Amino acid sequence: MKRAAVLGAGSWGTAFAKVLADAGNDVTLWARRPDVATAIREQHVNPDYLPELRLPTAVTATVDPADALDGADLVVIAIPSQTLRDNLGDWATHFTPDATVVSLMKGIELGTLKRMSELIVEAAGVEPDRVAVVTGPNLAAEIAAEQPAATVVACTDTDRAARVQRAIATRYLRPYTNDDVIGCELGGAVKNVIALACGMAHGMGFGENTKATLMTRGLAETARLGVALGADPMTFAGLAGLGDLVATCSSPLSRNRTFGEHLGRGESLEQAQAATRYTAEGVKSCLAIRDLAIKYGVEMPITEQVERVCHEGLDPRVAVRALMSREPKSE
Ligand SMILES: NC(=O)c1ccc[n+]([C@@H]2O[C@H](COP(=O)([O-])OP(=O)(O)OC[C@H]3O[C@@H](n4cnc5c(N)ncnc54)[C@H](O)[C@@H]3O)[C@@H](O)[C@H]2O)c1
Ligand SMILES: O=P(O)(O)OC[C@H](O)CO
Repeated sequence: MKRAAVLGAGSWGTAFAKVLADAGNDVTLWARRPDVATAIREQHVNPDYLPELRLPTAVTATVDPADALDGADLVVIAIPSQTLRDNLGDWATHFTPDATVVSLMKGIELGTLKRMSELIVEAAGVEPDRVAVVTGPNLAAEIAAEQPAATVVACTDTDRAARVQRAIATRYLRPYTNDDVIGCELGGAVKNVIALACGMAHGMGFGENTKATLMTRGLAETARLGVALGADPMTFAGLAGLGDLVATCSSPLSRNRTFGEHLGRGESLEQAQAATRYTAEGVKSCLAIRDLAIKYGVEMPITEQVERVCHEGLDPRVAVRALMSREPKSE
């Protein structure tokens, strides 16, 4: 049995704590708010996120990161990507030597354009081969309901990846390993941007042809960026690429797709933010991904248009016209 700390008691942190407990680990969730920590500890529910989920008794909670991290061999982080750097300073001093630090986050840091695993290495001083990424078609509510799914554990240290794989395997979650951390993280971050585009398409009343086109061409631009950054192109055909893209772009449970729907119906960024409560990572990450594309000289036309709709007030219908009138190309 392992001791796991899950830092972040939102939708995915809470569902993942259940996965870890069901896989046989002792789990301490770190929550920001005392009332959430108390409810998890005493009633085994998180009233703010996935309130219908009854957590196993092997899950406890605290607001003190030192308590959560005490003796943890697995440190799992599930907070919004843009808040990671600020939190790592507080947390890193409590990391157990040789603990594996697992990122569940799917975003790119604004300004530095770093992936979350890079940020953990840089800001927490953790060696790169101690950082793993868990990513795949894993909508939190479906995992919490024990609907069967697979996921990927990406780590440059293949033995460590296999240890994390064993530590999170349950009857409803089947983890695969992969040593392509760059590709797995990019797949997770960029699919959120493509899900925003699919949501916009849905909000504008377009059907499956439009969404399939966005998913397919979205995957093409994701793979182009990935290859420029050193990823294995095959990763994008796997769970962290195609798998997560399809789940997120197709599901009304996706916060990114839902956010896009609001924009597609003609709402402003502020109206969409007011109507949605949970983290939609693509809204901020589209800026960083657009900047990465510019930096590496990669064409990412869908990402470019999503950024314009989200941050420059472009009408999504004008974005569609821009995409459809690009110069003809071969596939
Ligand atoms: N929800 C999913 O289905 C899912 C699945 C896979 C990956 N992810 C990824 O997991 C990460 C977390 O997403 P989530 O779904 O749990 O989000 P969420 O919106 O459900 O919860 C966010 C959590 O982070 C906390 N938080 C917010 N601001 C913070 C700050 N400044 N410092 C510390 N904590 C803060 C909130 O209190 C909350 O507990 C994201 O990167 C997301 O892309 C989510
Ligand atoms: O709800 P979303 O849009 O953040 O997507 C959730 C997960 O990343 C799906 O794998």
